[in-house]
Amino acid sequence: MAGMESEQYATEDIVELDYGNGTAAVVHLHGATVVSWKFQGEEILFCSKKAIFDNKKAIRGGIPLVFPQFGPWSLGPQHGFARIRRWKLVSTPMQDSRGNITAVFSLEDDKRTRELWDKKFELVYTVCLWKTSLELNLKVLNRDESSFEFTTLMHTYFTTPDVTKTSVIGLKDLQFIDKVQDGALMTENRGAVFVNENYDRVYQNAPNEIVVNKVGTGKTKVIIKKTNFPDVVVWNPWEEKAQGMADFDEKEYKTMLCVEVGSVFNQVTLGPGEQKEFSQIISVAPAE
Ligand SMILES: O=P(O)(O)OC[C@H]1O[C@H](O)[C@H](O)[C@@H](O)[C@@H]1O
Repeated sequence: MAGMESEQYATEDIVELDYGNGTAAVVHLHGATVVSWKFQGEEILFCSKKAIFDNKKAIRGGIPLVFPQFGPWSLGPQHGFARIRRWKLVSTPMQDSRGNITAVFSLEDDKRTRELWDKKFELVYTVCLWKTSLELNLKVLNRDESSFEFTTLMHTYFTTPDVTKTSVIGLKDLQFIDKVQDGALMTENRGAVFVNENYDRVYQNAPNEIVVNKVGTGKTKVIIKKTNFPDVVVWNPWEEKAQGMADFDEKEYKTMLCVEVGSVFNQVTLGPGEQKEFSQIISVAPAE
């Protein structure tokens, strides 16, 4: 399969969108996690060589989906349950006349989710691979008789040959919560954000276009266009936190950066029967 390198995935666990010419995406049904996106043979996403594919633990890399809670959760596991449930493939990859390939996945409440979070819901996740971009759309539907609240995020791990050369552009003048400094509220004054330390910041009300320069082989940038995701989290565990992570090699912090679009600072409320869509389109272009 064009997009696959790891022998770790079982064939029945993955869905591949193959555009041809080395452009392909691989989605793991555990969490509907996009684990690989190659553009003309160049891997854009990071997935740890120690990632565990046991259909239990969240996958360390790719694009895990966070729902219904970003961060620690009093009712259940960190970042909620969406990334650790098996999703249904509701529409197998289909190619349209322009060559774009779309697959659709869904997750509904069941006994296990209701034990943690007693709400009836449906998530519909549409993954569309274009020639130079990956379009991800998450629809949240409230199937309950009462309103519910949630936070959600696409936890994208980008790969890079050298994280100290990678930068995030578009965050200047934004307020952020520094989770490494007990949630201190600060303002970003850099036009290009470089990461050289244990870094965990939640930027609020970011513009709808963010650039991550020097990802993949380092000769590529990605342009992220987001809709209904006001916030952007930038995360790298760096050496000290990496050492405490069993599913992450202690040197891998040098070769990844998470730039995560989300709606996390404020809860989203959906009334009975209501729905809301959240999306990001990640496009590749030559680095700046
Ligand atoms: O280890 P995980 O549960 O996958 O979380 C990984 C990271 O996710 C986000 O980026 C959070 O802001 C971090 O605080 C957290 O450490």
